[in-house]
Amino acid sequence: MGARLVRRGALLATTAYGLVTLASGVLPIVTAWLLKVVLDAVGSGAAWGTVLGAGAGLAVAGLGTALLPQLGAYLTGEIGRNVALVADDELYRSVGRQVGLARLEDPVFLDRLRLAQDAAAMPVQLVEAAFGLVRGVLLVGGFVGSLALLSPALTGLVLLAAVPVFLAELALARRRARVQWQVGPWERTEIVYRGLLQDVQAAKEIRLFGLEDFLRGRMLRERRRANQALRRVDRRELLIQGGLGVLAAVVGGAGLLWAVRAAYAGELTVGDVSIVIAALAGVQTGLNALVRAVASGHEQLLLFDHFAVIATGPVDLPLAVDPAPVRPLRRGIELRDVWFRYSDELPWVLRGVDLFLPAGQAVGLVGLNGAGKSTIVKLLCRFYDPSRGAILWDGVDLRDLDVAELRRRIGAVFQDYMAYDLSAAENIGVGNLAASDDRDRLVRAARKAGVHPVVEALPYGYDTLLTRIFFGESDQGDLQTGVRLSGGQWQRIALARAYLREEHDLMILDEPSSGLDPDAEYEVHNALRAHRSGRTSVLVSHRLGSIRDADRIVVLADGRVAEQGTHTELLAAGGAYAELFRRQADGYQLDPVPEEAL
Ligand SMILES: Nc1ncnc2c1ncn2[C@@H]1O[C@H](COP(=O)(O)OP(=O)(O)OP(=O)(O)O)[C@@H](O)[C@H]1O
Repeated sequence: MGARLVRRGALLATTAYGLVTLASGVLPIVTAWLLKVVLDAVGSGAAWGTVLGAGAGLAVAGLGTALLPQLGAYLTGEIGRNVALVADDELYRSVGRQVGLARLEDPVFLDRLRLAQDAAAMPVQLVEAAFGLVRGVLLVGGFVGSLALLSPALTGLVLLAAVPVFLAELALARRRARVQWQVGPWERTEIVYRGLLQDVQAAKEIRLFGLEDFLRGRMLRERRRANQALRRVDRRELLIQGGLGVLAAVVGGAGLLWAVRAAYAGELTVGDVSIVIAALAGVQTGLNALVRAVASGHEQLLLFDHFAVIATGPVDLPLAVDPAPVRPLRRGIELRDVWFRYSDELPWVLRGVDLFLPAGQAVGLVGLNGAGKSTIVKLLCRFYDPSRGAILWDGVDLRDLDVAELRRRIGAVFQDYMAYDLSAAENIGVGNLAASDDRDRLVRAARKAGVHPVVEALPYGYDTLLTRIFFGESDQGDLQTGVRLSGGQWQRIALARAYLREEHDLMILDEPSSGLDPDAEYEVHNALRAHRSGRTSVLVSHRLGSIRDADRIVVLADGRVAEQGTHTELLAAGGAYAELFRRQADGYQLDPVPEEAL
């Protein structure tokens, strides 16, 4: 998989890096031999031409030694940038492939996703490790060969000393990968606290309740926990690598003493001594590079596993092999004995809901906080599948339909609708990307939602950015841009977004008027009524007045449908709805104005 990313992202740069690596693996050996030739030529009084030739070769090799690392650094940067782009593309494609919401609520998935993001930058390290391996083999091979010519015993000693180094580095790499997984949740929690400390929305409560020290303390606590684990592995590394360094120094020192003694006894020339010194250093460096490359490659592969699991993992909800086309809604949507809980260890939210949403009618969903209204809305959009039972679109199970097609037929304003850091036009346009460039349609949707006058009056009208987090491309530094809307204005933008899907079959409005002032609510409701006439809609609201004219009102309690009927029928029945309605009506009754005040 890593190789595929490299091939897709940076084939040319990787090939060039391969050549640079080969050259930098061979160059030290060539340099050492040229040096020996120069020294021996000078020592034996050879012809000036020979000395000059070898000297010039040495100078050229020096030039290569100076330039190749810079070129290698540039190329690894280039590989890193390009491959990270491709890897991010693959990673977020696979996150986007998830059908429902459950994965993004699963801490294990989120931990893995974080490591996968880190791993997305890793193929470059894998390339470095792979070529580091090649360079190491070249260096070690060349210098071991050179050393073996002079002393086979010394060569054996050097190679033997490499075995513990190799094993220790592999064990360290495995431990490092384990620790990264272990600190993942702490680092994610730290990011949450860090985000809160930077979030303007959170800042109101943080300032008012004086939560800065509390949240900063929590953030640092998580950092310290992670640091402690990382420090432990660093210390172990220091200890082990320190020991290995001593071992290398002892072997190198012994080799050097042997060479000096042999030269003194006339068994080696000065050039030979220079090559022993270069070979000892070269073999050590080469072996280190080799071992590090293997260990780091091993560690990267362990971490890269997280990337592979996310990029190639299954989607969260089963997809029909041969999905049925989603036809315009004719009869209606049926919830048949729907049971649902968010996960096996959580309590049931829905316990056998039987409900019919007739095509062309408006159904109001009512119930106390936590009754499961929004859960039903999410099930209708197939963000989750029922744990038991089924939801049928004109008799066809939602699980057998093409999910993207199903969603194209649904318009919705969720309770927790989004305020995107985009322009006003884009904030409406995301409701239907196919219509996002059609300004007339955007204006029509905005008018219906009662937000057109507000948007029109913004400094750049529909092109005004509704964020102050960044500037747009055309208005760099212009402080007039980046307007903030009020909660109710945002809600109307979200409504306009839903209206942009003019051809939808099902309109879901989960608390669409909770932030609206009475005038706006009146206006929006009139528009809504006109809009939904003849369309299938589900309205969730605690303001019973706003759903009293729905064709049918469904009261949810204890995870089941407690009662249903028209407003008049439910009032006459004198049940939970009648009680709720009476209490709300009482709440809105104003005290009579005292006569003397008139
Ligand atoms: N993503 C989730 N994971 C786990 N539990 C959840 C999740 N969303 C909702 N719940 C739980 O499911 C129950 C029903 O929640 P739901 O949001 O459907 O209620 P609601 O009727 O829309 O409430 P409200 O009137 O407060 O909006 C609640 O007990 C809630 O804690």
